[in-house]
This record gives sequence, C-alpha cells and structure tokens, in this order.
Amino acid sequence: MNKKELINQIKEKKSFLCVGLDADINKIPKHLLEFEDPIFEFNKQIIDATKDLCVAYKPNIAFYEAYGVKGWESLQKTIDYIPKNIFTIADAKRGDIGNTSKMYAQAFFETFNFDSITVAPYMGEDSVTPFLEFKNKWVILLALTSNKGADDFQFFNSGDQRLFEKVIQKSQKWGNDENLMFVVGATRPEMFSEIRDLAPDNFLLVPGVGAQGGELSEVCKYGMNKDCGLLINSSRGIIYAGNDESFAEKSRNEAMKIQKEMAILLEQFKLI
Ligand SMILES: O=c1ccn([C@@H]2O[C@H](COP(=O)(O)O)[C@@H](O)[C@H]2O)c(=O)[nH]1
Repeated sequence: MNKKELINQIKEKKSFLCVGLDADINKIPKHLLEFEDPIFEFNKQIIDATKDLCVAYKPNIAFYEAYGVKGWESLQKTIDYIPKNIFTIADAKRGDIGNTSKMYAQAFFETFNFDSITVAPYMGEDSVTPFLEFKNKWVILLALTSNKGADDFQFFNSGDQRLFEKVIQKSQKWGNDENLMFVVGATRPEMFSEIRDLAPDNFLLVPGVGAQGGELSEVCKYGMNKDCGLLINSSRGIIYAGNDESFAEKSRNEAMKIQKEMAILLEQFKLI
C-alpha cells in the first residue's frame, strides 16, 4: 500500500486506528478452544468486528512464533483474511547483516505479503536498507519506544544528539516518507513536538495507548501532521475487552470509542 492510499483510507474511515492482533491462547475466550485453530478464529472474529473502524492491523509476531508451525499457520491465515485495503504491520522488530535482512524482508513482504515490518536500527544502514528495496512496502524503524527500558539507551547522548534523534535523522538518508515510518511510544507525549521537527512528513506508528496508559489526544496535539501522519495502535485494550461469547462485540465497542475520538480530532485539525 502506498502513502496516498493510506491517507485516503484514514479520511474515508475517519480513523487512524491500528488494532494489535496479539492473540494469546491463555487469554482468548475459552469457548474458542473447541475450534481447530483457536487463534485464527479469535482474530477472524476481531477482524470482522473492527474492519470498518481501523486502517491497520498489527500482529505481533512473537504471539505466533511462540506456537511453532501452528502459530505460523495461524499468522498466514490471519494475514490472508485481512481485507486487502487495510494496512498490515508485521511487528517483528527484525534487522541483521545485509543478506540476512534480505531474507527477513522476503519472509514478511513476499511469503506473508505484509505491507510493512518493524525493524530495529541497532545494526545500522546495511541491516535496514534491504527492507527498503521492496516497492510499496514500508520499514517502521524503532525510534523512541513506549517501554521504561527506552531510557537505557535511546536517550544516550554522545555529543549533540540523543540516540533516538540520530536514528530518525540518519535513517532519512536511506529511505523517505513513502517507505519509512518510525515507532514512537504514546507513553512519552511530550516528545512528539521534537520528533515532528526531525520527521515532519513521516508516518509514526504509536503503540502505548490503552493498556500502557498513553492518551490519544496528548499524542495528537504535537504528533499530527498535514496528512494525519499517525497510526495509533491498541492491542490488549481492544482485543481483550471481553472474555465471553460476546467478546468481538465488546472489542468493537472499544474500537468505536477510539474511532469516534479520532474523528473529532481529525475535524479539529481540519484534516477531514
Ligand atoms: O515501543 C513499542 C513498540 C512495540 N510495542 C508493541 O505494541 C503492542 C502494544 O500492545 P498493548 O497491548 O496495546 O500495550 C505490543 O505488540 C507491543 O509489543 C510497544 O508496546 N511499544
């Protein structure tokens, strides 16, 4: 999916919500365990209940890898089931020496046909650029993450720049706002103004709303740009809103609350 298509979808749905498909067999409603593939059945019902309210789905790959071959099968079925006009994110946080990154890119962009993948920048240019060589596919580079441990390295300053700033600035020499996004946690809303100065046109994938306590309106205040420029992720807050037979309806209600707030914000910022 290209940037224009993503922006059009945001305007049509009045939403920039990304639903995180972090399906955990120990947390999904018990009645689903009777299905041949409970994880897929769970995702399928969540997708059916939310597809008109969100513009992206983000399966975190850990939740599938954990179950071996069966998990990979659930992931493949899930990605095949997501409507083709919805943006897909493999939250895999990959990145390795060049020839290995190329295989990761092939796995997620060709075999699974994801639109994008999260990539860790730690190994530098030759670990990131193999992902950028795929047409109409996106790298979402970890910049300033939502967790407490972000303080350990990401704020390290070896001179005139902190590490997350260096990541954002340097990586824009490798990619552009048509193939490169950044992960910025909603738990640090005060950082969005600085980040927007460094990356005015790139989309930001923002996890941390919902279960991690981040506030949508706070992120939008300084994080929005002329195209909206934000994909706000919520995983547990939406998919585990209910735990009985009406779980999908409860997920829909949660997603709708966020979408309604997003529609108001898009109007306030004169984006629709
Ligand atoms: O900085 C980051 C990067 C990735 N994540 C991932 O996003 C979701 C968040 O899930 P919630 O249940 O909405 O908290 C999850 O897959 C994380 O691994 C992140 O939280 N922060």
